[in-house]
Formats: sequence, C-alpha cells, structure tokens
Amino acid sequence: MQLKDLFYKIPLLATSGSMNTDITNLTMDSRKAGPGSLFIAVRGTVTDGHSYIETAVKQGAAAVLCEELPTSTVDSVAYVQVQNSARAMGFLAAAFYQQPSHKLKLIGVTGTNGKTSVATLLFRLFRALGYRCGLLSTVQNQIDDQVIAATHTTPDAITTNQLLTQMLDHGCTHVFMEVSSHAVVQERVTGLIFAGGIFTNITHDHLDFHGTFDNYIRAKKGFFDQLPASAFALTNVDDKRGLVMLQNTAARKETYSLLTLATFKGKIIADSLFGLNMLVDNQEVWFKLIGRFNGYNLLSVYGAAVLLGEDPAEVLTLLSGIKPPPGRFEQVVSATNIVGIVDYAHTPDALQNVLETINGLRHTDEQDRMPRIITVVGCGGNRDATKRPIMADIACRFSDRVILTSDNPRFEDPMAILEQMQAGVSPVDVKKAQVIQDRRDAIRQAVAMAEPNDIILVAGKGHETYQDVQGVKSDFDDRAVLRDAFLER
Ligand SMILES: CC(=O)N[C@H]1[C@@H](OP(=O)(O)OP(=O)(O)OC[C@H]2O[C@@H](n3ccc(=O)[nH]c3=O)[C@H](O)[C@@H]2O)O[C@H](CO)[C@@H](O)[C@@H]1O[C@H](C)C(=O)N[C@@H](C)C(=O)N[C@H](CCC(=O)O)C(=O)O
Ligand SMILES: Nc1ncnc2c1ncn2[C@@H]1O[C@H](COP(=O)(O)OP(=O)(O)OP(=O)(O)O)[C@@H](O)[C@H]1O
Ligand SMILES: N[C@H](CCC[C@H](N)C(=O)O)C(=O)O
Ligand SMILES: [Mg+2]
Repeated sequence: MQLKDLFYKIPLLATSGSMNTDITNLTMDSRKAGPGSLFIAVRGTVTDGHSYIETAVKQGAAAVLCEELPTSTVDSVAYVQVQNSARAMGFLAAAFYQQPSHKLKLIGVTGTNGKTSVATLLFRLFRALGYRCGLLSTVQNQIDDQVIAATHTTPDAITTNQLLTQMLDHGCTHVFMEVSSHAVVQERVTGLIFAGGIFTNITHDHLDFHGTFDNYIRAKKGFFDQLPASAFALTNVDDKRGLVMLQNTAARKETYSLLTLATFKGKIIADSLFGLNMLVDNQEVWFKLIGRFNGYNLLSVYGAAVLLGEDPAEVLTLLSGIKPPPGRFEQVVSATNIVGIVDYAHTPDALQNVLETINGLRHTDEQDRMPRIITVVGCGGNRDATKRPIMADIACRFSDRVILTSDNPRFEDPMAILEQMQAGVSPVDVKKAQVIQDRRDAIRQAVAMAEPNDIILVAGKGHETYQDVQGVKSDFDDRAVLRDAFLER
C-alpha cells in the first residue's frame, strides 16, 4: 500500500519525501522496523519513540510518522508530521488493514471489573448461538477454538487490526473485546468502528496511571464518546457513574439494572455455591456463575445479545449453561472438603464483592460450626500503590484469617509492597493478619490452618500462570499450588 493511501481522517502538518512510498508493515517499535516499514514514533511513559527514528531508518524503514520532524533526514525516506502520532496510528492501522472492524460486529466492554467476564461470556454465548467469533481479552485472544496468547487486556492498534483481519479471514461475524482505560488514553481503540459498547462499573484502580479518579472516569467515558450513532451503548445504571458514561455519546443509549427501571431488568432470587437464580426480564433462570456481581455481568450479556438481534428466550437458555472464565471464582475442593476459591480480584471493589459473596454463602455445618474464611492476597508491583492498604483492610474485615503475600512484584521490593498493605490493617484486625512473602508458602500455610468446610480465598492472580519478579516470569498457578497443597496435607 502506498503511504498516501493510509492518511484517511488524519490531518498532516508537514511531509518530506515521496508519499508514493510503498509500505508493507507498520510498527511503533524501532527494534521491529525493517525495509518497507512505516515507523511510528510515539511518546511513551518510559521513553520517547522519537529518539529511535534514526535507528529505525538505519534498519531500513521506508517512512517515519512523528510529531516532531528530526533535524537531519534521509532523502530516500518519507517523513510525515502529525499532531498526535498515537491517535494517527489508530486510523493508520485501520486503513492499512482495510477497516476490518467495519466488516464485522465489534463489541467493546469497559469498566474497572467484569470486562473479561462479560467479553468471555458473550464470546461463548455467540458461539453457542452458531456464529464464528473472536475474543480479545486479558486471559487470551481467541478465534473460535484457536487460542492466541494475550500480552495486554487491550492490544495496541496495529495488533488489534491484524487480529481482526485474521478473524474476518476465518469467517467471524462477531468479535468481543475488552477496552481498558489505558487503551482509551493511549488511543489503542481509535479508528475502530464498534457495533456496541458496554459499561460494567467504575471503582478505585490505576490511579498511578490516570492521576485522579476524575481522569479515570474521563478515560472510560472517552470510549463511549467515540461510538458511532449506529452502535448501542449499554450501561449499568446501578453504578453511580453509569449515566455519566453516556452523556456525550452518539450511540443509542440502553440500560441494565438489578435495582431500578431499565431497558434490561434483573433480580436475584438466590445466590449459592452452585450458581445464581435470577429473574431476567421476568423470566426465571439458573446460571452457573456465583455472586451478585456476576448477576450484573450476566444481565449486560443478555442485554447486548438482545440488542444484537438475538431471541431473548434462546439467549437465556444458552446462557444458563455457560461456565465462568478461568480464574474467576474457580473452586478447588480438597478431599476433606476445604473449599479453595481462586479469583482474579485485584481491586478493592472486586475483593470486597468476592468476600461478601463468600460470607453470604457459608452456613453452619453439622457440628454447628461456622466455616472460617482464610484469605491469601497480595498486590502487584509497579501498579497503583494506593489500593494496597485498602485491599489489606478489606481482606481483614471480611475474613477470619488473612495471609498477606506477594502478587507480581515486578520491579518493586516485595517486602515494601507488603508493608504498605499492612499499614491498612486496622488495630482490631492486627491479630488476624500475618505476612508470608513467598506465595507458595502462603497458600500452603492457609491450607495447613484450614479445617474441613473452611473456605480459602486466593485472590489477585486468577488465571495467571506465572509470577513476575524483576521482569522474569516463572511458572506459578494459584490453582495448581492449591491442589498440590491439598494433596500434601
Ligand atoms: C503504562 C503502559 O500502558 N505502557 C504501555 C505503553 O508503553 P510505554 O508508554 O511505557 O512505552 P515506552 O517504553 O515509553 O516507549 C515509547 C515508544 O518507544 C518505542 N521504543 C522503545 C524502545 C526502543 O528501543 N525502540 C522504540 O521504538 C516503544 O515501542 C514505544 O512505542 O505502550 C506499550 C506499547 O503499546 C505497551 O506495551 C505498554 O504496556 C505496558 C507493558 C503495560 O504494562 N501496560 C499495562 C499497565 C496496561 O496497558 N494494562 C492495561 C490493562 C489495565 C486494566 O484495565 O486492568 C491493558 O490494556 O493491558
Ligand atoms: N461486575 C463486577 N463487579 C465487581 N466485581 C467484579 C465484577 N465482575 C467480576 N468482578 C471481580 O473482579 C475480578 C476480575 O474480573 P474480570 O477479570 O472479569 O475483570 P476485568 O475488568 O477484565 O479486569 P482487568 O482490568 O484486569 O482486565 C473477578 O475475579 C471478580 O472478583
Ligand atoms: N490488568 C491488571 C491486572 C492486575 C493483576 C495483578 N495480578 C497484578 O499483577 O497486579 C493490571 O495490569 O493492573
Ligand atoms: Mg480483563
């Protein structure tokens, strides 16, 4: 494709060299640039892509897109200056891959918690309805049965358009993707045409990146602001910010609620360790998912499916048979009936929801003993530090015993993270909490402490199969560690 054909919707500030230059690939990483590449220089959080323009050119890049033209240029290379390269990259990537998002129904899910759950349920539901589908999620990307490892919750614009093209080639008609707040701010979803957007909820997270909660809200809202009039925007009106999200959207506004009037109305009849019994638009249904928060997820999935033209009764029948995604309230039960629950709760709200659910589900046993809740939890390094003391406090308030441990420390000192968590434990709860830095030892200790019928919540890593320490990812799977600890007991 020629360079000039890529600039649909992008105002150009200046150009040098030939706009007829042939472009065979796009990259924002100089290390991947080569002959035929258009290197896009993006200003990042760690470094500035503009510093690598010369390297990319030396490696053979055919053209450069940047916000600031370099002082010395190479005659055989084309240079294009734009106001915002990250934004331009969104439109360029869509143009380079010939607008794959226009040719299928792309649904985006945003919110602090529930994105993976909702996107995965939609993917499974639409496959059960007989469609070929694609999924872009934290756990994995998928084209029907083909699994493609995910590096991010929302991939960059080039990867997304490339994956959408593969999905189209496979015959996919529907694609469900998570839209993280980082992705909105970094323009990773710019240039995509969505058929629908779903908002789950917004609570404390990522304040390291967004600075303030208001900025975080604005980032999420930015996704709805860019939806076209042909799309639907489906929001949770029980969330304080549910309607704010839709304030400036051109899309058709639709709502769901467990508490009030809405386009899609649900009510929880019963919540047990075996699933949820709900009324959805006055139809009684049993679902395999657990917890009130999953009532919201299921309702949004139902609403989106109906908005996409599916038959409500058929949707409910199929949805009632669908299992939760991996690492979300996943149970591992010991031979002596100690109930292990592995859950991806890595925000204060998610942790509180899961613990409230567990508290609501436990009953006294035959000996009239109330099962204890033992929580093993940590917080990730190089991520929002302000959630650490809050999560430790929540763990203690809603559990009988707590073991604070490492999550993915990344490049931080694990003990420093744990000290910040400990600072949140209120004096009345100090006796409940202990620190065991090594996550395997922490899980083993929880198992050693547990008696039959007790519940061990291992929170924060869910489906993850590694632990990231100093940039090195070693094998680690909470579910496997728990299973082994049960066997060793
Ligand atoms: C904080 C953040 O979002 N960082 C993302 C961002 O990186 P960055 O801004 O730090 O980039 P940088 O290292 O400063 O580099 C700037 C530019 O120079 C380029 N470069 C750099 C070095 C070089 O030698 N040559 C070169 O060309 C880089 O390719 C880049 O284009 O852009 C990169 C390329 O798209 C992402 O891989 C990277 O994700 C990092 C790995 C990350 O951990 N992101 C997390 C926080 C994230 O995005 N999470 C959300 C989910 C959050 C949630 O909702 O829970 C997600 O969507 O995954
Ligand atoms: N609708 C919801 N409301 C509140 N908490 C939820 C909801 N759905 C799931 N959770 C909790 O949040 C955890 C993460 O869920 P999920 O992976 O679906 O969220 P996510 O938004 O994709 O997270 P991430 O930002 O990491 O991609 C779950 O393990 C559960 O504890
Ligand atoms: N998408 C979230 C996942 C956090 C998961 C937790 N295990 C951690 O590593 O902090 C993030 O990137 O902040
Ligand atoms: Mg996710």
